[in-house]
Amino acid sequence: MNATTSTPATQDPESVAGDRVLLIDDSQAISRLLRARCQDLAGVESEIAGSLAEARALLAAEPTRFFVAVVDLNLPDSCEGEAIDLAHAHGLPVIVLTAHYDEAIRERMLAKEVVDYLLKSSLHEIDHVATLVRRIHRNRSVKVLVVDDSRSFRAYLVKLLELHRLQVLQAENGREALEIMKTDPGVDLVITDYNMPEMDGLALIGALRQRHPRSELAIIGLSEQGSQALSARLLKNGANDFITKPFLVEEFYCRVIQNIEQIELVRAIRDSSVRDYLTKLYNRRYFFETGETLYAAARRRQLALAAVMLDIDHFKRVNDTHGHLAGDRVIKQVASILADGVRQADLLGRYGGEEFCILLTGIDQTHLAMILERLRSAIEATRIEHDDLALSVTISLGATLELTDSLQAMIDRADACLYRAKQGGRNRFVIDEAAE
Ligand SMILES: Nc1nc2c(ncn2[C@@H]2O[C@H](COP(=O)(O)OP(=O)(O)OP(=O)(O)O)[C@@H](O)[C@H]2O)c(=O)[nH]1
Repeated sequence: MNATTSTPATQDPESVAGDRVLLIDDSQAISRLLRARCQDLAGVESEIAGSLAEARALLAAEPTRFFVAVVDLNLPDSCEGEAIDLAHAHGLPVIVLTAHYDEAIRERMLAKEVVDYLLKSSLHEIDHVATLVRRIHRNRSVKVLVVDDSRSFRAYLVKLLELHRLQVLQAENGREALEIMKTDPGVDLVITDYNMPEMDGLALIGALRQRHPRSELAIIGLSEQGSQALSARLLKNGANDFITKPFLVEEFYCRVIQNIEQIELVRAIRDSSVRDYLTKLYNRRYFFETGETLYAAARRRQLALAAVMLDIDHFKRVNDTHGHLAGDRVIKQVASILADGVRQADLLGRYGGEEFCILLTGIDQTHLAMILERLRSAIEATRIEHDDLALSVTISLGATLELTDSLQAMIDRADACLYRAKQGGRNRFVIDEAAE
């Protein structure tokens, strides 16, 4: 089985860690526009080289700084695409900008294995580049499983996908693919051939759909030309899309990207219904829905469960003194420290305003006190940058380990402790006396 993630042969693994775009273009106007659009649409910073020589110098100075290059085909000191070779030599995927386009350029660009080539003719195309940059940036955390019994064709698909910096897993047939899916639940897209020994693509898609709905896992079926009914059978069996071999590379990429983006869109919609917009923590509704399950399990099996309520001290003053934007910044930073300070298994939510709630499972009083103190001191020690200011805040916390009549009753008890912490002078925690 080839259940390992492959790494592109030409790629220096260090370069994958880069977080900037290298823009190589002699037109300052285009570069500046691109830099702004990459910032707006992809949220990434760029550095500009106006020539091949400048690009060489930038890459020599900081070879691991970048994750993608956007290259003008015609530069003052190069018109044969040497900048593409330079970027490739540093392990960077390349998006090419050309002033004009014809079949010969297309052939050259495909031979050079660039991510895409685009005309720098309009704002629309510039935005297309920025969207591609965002895609490449995100692809580093997208997993694709390629299933094909032909070693050479599999290698070809892997190469195409890795050019876009996707993480790729491989399987020789449907049975192997199912094994991989069991051990690696993070796969976002499966690309499967139809004709394979042991378990063909049709059977694989049927089996995958038992566990993975269309909204969570995209599947693209592949097959040779010939059987028109096959595409319909694969789609009816649960594939999201179908590609006939041989295919145009551009079509392959379009379909792969569309399918990945559909999955991401569904995830984003689902996330927005359970997460708070400002902090990205779970919202109150989700906290209670999931919290009820944790509470019921704790009662049934007599497991320890702690409910914590916490609140930023004198937060109104932050808003009144520095404005609501500064207040929002503080809330976000506190949320981020809380998220770093609890385990994956714990449930953390924004209760409302500047109040947060946590459910911690399998915890005793000593550890609860340690965690509350750790959160309190981490927030007290943090300086929150806003404009030219370094703001600091404290929090007060209340908690209970008493499995009372309901989750809401536990939260109310924790809230009563929070009130006592406020009364006691703030910047402290109080644990329910009944548990002491
Ligand atoms: N910036 C910002 N402010 C918020 C948000 N939600 C609630 N607030 C503000 O948070 C403040 C909470 O103030 P209070 O409830 O008086 O509490 P406090 O000033 O933190 O005082 P203590 O809790 O007693 O320490 C109010 O001014 C709300 O307008 C938000 O999402 N962003």
